[in-house]
Amino acid sequence: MSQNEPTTRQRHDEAELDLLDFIYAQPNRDEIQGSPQRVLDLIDEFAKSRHLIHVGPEKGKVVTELIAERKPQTMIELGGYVGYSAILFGDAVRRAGGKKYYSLEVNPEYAAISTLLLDLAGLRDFVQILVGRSDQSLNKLYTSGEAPQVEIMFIDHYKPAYTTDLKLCEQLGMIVPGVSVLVADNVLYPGNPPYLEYVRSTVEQKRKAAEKGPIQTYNTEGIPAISVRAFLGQGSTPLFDILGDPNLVYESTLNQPEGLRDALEITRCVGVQKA
Ligand SMILES: C[S@@+](CC[C@H](N)C(=O)[O-])C[C@H]1O[C@@H](n2cnc3c(N)ncnc32)[C@H](O)[C@@H]1O
Repeated sequence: MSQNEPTTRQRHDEAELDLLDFIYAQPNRDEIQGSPQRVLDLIDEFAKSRHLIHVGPEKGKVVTELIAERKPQTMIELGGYVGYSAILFGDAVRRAGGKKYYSLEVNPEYAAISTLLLDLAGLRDFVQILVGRSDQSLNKLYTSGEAPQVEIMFIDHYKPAYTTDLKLCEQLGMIVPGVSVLVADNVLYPGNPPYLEYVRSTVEQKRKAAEKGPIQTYNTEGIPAISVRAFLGQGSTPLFDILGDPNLVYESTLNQPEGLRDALEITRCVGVQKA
């Protein structure tokens, strides 16, 4: 039996549960307890032989540098998966003097794995996992007063929901000039043309598009079919009427770490253009 195979179950089909077995079977668990880096290293080691969909160290470094520069009090991620980004970025926010990291995850099984890995990393109290759809959780974070503003938001979930969830934050008033920075993963691979087009468009272009009225469906144009089918599934729709705020001005740049086919899109809200 190889080191990465399950030890306590007969299932062989789910890499995420095997990851949990692999990490909790480590003989030196006492040394790993409380060390975010050791947990991250084990996830990266496991991912050399099994397919995981975590952000990884190269793109992760870009985000931790941004966290060190901006020093957010809170950070939100859309798509928590097994907790890799929550451990990496939650630890960075805590070290930068922040108060809370919100990890939004629709799949309760992934959230359970993430909880156990965050516990091992010593971040269980700092990272709050919200289980449910991101649009519902974002609305809850805003209306409860827990996160009235987006400081840094890492977007890494259902590809067609990147744009609608950003627009939901805009219409709630969570996107604030000089404060809010959005970091979107997988914009080149698998790719997210509607999101890139939106954050790179001018206020005039956005106002024109907004004349058509609220959006009730996801724009999937140019997003690979496999991403459209994943997670929420084909035919799903946003829970809210999506209006956005076309008057917000963004500066948006692609950040592609050397040797990677994928990249992050980093978008800063820099102003509001009055009519
Ligand atoms: C690419 S993975 C996230 C990887 C994670 N950020 C990391 O780097 O470790 C995408 C995750 O988003 C979750 N997801 C997809 N659509 C979602 C939605 N609408 N709301 C919340 N979570 C969602 C999936 O269940 C999956 O766990």
